[in-house]
Amino acid sequence: MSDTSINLDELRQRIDQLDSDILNLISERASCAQQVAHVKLAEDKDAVFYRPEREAQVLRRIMALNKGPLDSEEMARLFREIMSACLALEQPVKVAYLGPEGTFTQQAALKHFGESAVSLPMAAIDEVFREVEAGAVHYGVVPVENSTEGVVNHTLDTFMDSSIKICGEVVLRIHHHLLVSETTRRDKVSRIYSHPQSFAQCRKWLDAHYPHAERVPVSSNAEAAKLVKTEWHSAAIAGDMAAKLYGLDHIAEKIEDSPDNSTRFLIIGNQDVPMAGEDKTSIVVAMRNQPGTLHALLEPFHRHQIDLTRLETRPSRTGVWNYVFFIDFKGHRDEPKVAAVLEEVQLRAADLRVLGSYPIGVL
Ligand SMILES: C=C(O[C@@H]1C=C(C(=O)O)C=C[C@H]1O)C(=O)O
Repeated sequence: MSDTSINLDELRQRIDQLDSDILNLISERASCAQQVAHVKLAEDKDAVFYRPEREAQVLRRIMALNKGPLDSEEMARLFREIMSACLALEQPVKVAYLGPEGTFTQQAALKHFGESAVSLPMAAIDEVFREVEAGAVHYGVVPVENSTEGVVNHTLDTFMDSSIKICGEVVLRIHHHLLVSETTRRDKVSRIYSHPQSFAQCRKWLDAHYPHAERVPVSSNAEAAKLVKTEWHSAAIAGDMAAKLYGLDHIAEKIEDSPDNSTRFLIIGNQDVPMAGEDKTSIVVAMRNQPGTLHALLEPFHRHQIDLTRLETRPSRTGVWNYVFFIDFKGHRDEPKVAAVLEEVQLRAADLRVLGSYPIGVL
């Protein structure tokens, strides 16, 4: 036997031993999570098992401790799945998302909750809100803004009529591919299906490569992928999940115009989330139509040195107020300086609602 084969055998023995150790440690961790469930139930029979702030802390700690060679994001993804499986032993988390199956929103839901979550597709954003409000699911996942295309107005508008809270956020890199079925005549593609947002995100690429193909907007990327199965001259723009779900081939990969194209999704629920350490707060504020309104609203944030991460204006639908502002900023409502700002804004506003304080997305 050569030296390399001795080394290989030794290394494999070592890996087997390590795998046994990892197995035992994961099992021990899972037993701990089961015990946590008993403690939670003893304290409150309607206890919420999933703890967004604790999960964020676990992941951040792992990333800080990691010394490589795996990179910290990769390591956090592994721990994400371990936690997801442990939580499923306590109580599988049920999540409604903007469907159908195979959309980026489903991918975001699984990225945030892990593969052991039970994910349920809904036909519309309002339905996701309704399912969560009715308690039929623990959480919902809805898109809120895209780095290329801007805000998802419908999601913001739905918050105005709902008492739902924001419990978390997740950011997903969005890669679009041009997809065809095995029966498609690749040289004869004359029609391309996709969601209007995806068309907008791939506009330059399409103008350069398929200037004459008809662009047909449909309700989701997954719907586009499904349609392609039945038409020999059509292609779809969609992501990896839809490609896998409908068994489509890639003609061209990553065709989005902006290389850092990403979408931010919100995790919505009925829970107030305690501080995790690195948090964000989202509020919706209605102001009276007076000169200097925007300055009056933003001045307290500036004075208390609170970092604004987003400001959106939406028309008020009640007619009583003229402006409704959605504001995201760094910090948790339980922090004294955030509480002070909220109090001041409350005095200046016609109405203020805190949509939630929640951990800044880790993965
Ligand atoms: C174990 C707990 O319950 C759940 C599982 C977690 C885990 O596996 O680490 C973390 C938070 C909760 O979502 C806990 O609250 O500590």
